[in-house]
Amino acid sequence: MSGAQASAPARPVDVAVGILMKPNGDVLLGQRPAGKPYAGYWEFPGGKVDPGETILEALKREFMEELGIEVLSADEWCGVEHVYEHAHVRLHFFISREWRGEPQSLENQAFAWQGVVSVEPLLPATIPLLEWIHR
Ligand SMILES: Nc1nc2c([nH]c(=O)n2[C@@H]2O[C@H](COP(=O)(O)OP(=O)(O)OP(=O)(O)O)[C@@H](O)[C@H]2O)c(=O)[nH]1
Repeated sequence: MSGAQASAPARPVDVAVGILMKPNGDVLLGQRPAGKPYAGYWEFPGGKVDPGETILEALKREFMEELGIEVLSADEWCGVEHVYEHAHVRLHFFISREWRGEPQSLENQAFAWQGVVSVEPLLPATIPLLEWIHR
């Protein structure tokens, strides 16, 4: 047997994920763009933490890059680890109710504010979060 394995890397990659929440409870979801794993699946905005960055810094950077908004405050909510065939991720979910600017699609992604989430399919690791949010 050769040593080469097709399994995902053992060490998880940290990902900062933000749930923008309006006063009425609506949350913003984005659709993964073509060319990325799970293209077309819906997720909360965010992305991988760069070396030397804190998770909150990564969250703020991703929201500026993807949506052109400044996150003014965000509360760490929960962490979820998931092993995909393409990656082992450690997702750090934040809830933000305070931001400056109107979200715009700067990276050709579709976005949708959702009360009861009805877009699909959703990224597998994100599905349980939607149940927890509405509690
Ligand atoms: N943003 C985000 N990523 C999620 C969620 N749920 C989930 O499993 N992920 C996973 O977390 C990882 C995020 O990586 P990404 O590829 O979107 O991040 P990025 O924009 O920094 O990527 P790149 O710079 O490599 O293109 C993906 O493996 C994605 O499948 C979610 O709700 N939001």
